[in-house]
Amino acid sequence: MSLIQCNNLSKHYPNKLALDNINLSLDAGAPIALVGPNGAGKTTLFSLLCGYIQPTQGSLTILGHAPGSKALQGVLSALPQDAELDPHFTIASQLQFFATLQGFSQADAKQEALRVLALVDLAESAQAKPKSLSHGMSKRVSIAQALIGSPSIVLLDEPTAGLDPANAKKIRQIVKDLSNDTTFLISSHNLDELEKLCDQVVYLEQGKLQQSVSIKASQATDFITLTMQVCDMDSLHQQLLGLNQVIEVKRSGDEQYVIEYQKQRNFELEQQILSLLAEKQWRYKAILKGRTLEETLFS
Ligand SMILES: Nc1ncnc2c1ncn2[C@@H]1O[C@H](COP(=O)(O)OP(=O)(O)OP(=O)(O)O)[C@@H](O)[C@H]1O
Repeated sequence: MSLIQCNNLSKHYPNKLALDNINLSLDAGAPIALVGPNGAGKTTLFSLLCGYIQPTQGSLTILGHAPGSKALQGVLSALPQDAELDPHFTIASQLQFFATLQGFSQADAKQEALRVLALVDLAESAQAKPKSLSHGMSKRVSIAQALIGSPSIVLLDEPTAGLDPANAKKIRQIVKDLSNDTTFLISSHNLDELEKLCDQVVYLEQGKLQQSVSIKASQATDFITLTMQVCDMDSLHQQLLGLNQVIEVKRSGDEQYVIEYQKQRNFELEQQILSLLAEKQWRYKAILKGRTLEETLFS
């Protein structure tokens, strides 16, 4: 059974068609990215999944249940973009309270609060009040809140927005560590980050589903992304096209080529490229196996 199934799903606000006839089926597993420009409908889709709002047309199910139904209590949780903590209570007591709302006894709720705080590496801040936490720590507490009850699906809306690189990395690590048991659906504008975390990308634009793609390479072909520093780009293009196994070479920007090639077990193509660059004395900045998410979505 699909984790999330949308059939002809539309959402009209009074003056806006925010989601337009979406058909989508997502399976449990590695984190899934939800991408799209501002106003594309990402938050609307999250709100529908949480059952905060109702579709105007079509249907949406999570593990076969309607969003917001009792069967999904403790199964799906969300970190909203603007999650805030109550300044008056300690972190542990707030998480404990949320656990009791999910049906935990007081004693179990206390344990659960400490368990989820440990997952986000904040066990030592259990008795702190929100104002003593940094922005990054507050975000981790909100993620801890979303992890109460070990849900199967966690929706993260811009989980690292506004965080410094070290805190953003910590959050990515939390998602990676928990991905065996929980499927994360992550909305973000940071394609580099999504590329590191996700296997599948859902791309929305103006309320329409433009693409739902796997970032993993296909069975038959693979990609190399070659970024150059000093070279004759036109001549390099021709030389690359002449190499064994190369199917297509696409120029991306001033200094980059994305090379599609017949998959192979050895490193023959990489060796040929490096020999070519050495022979011509062309300097490269980077050779990346695969292609970027930006290239996958927008090429
Ligand atoms: N409550 C509402 N009433 C009317 N229009 C709304 C409402 N909520 C969202 N919209 C509109 O619906 C469209 C989709 O909004 P949504 O917030 O889902 O986009 P988004 O992809 O999350 O954008 P962002 O990346 O900026 O967060 C936008 O044009 C927005 O202005």
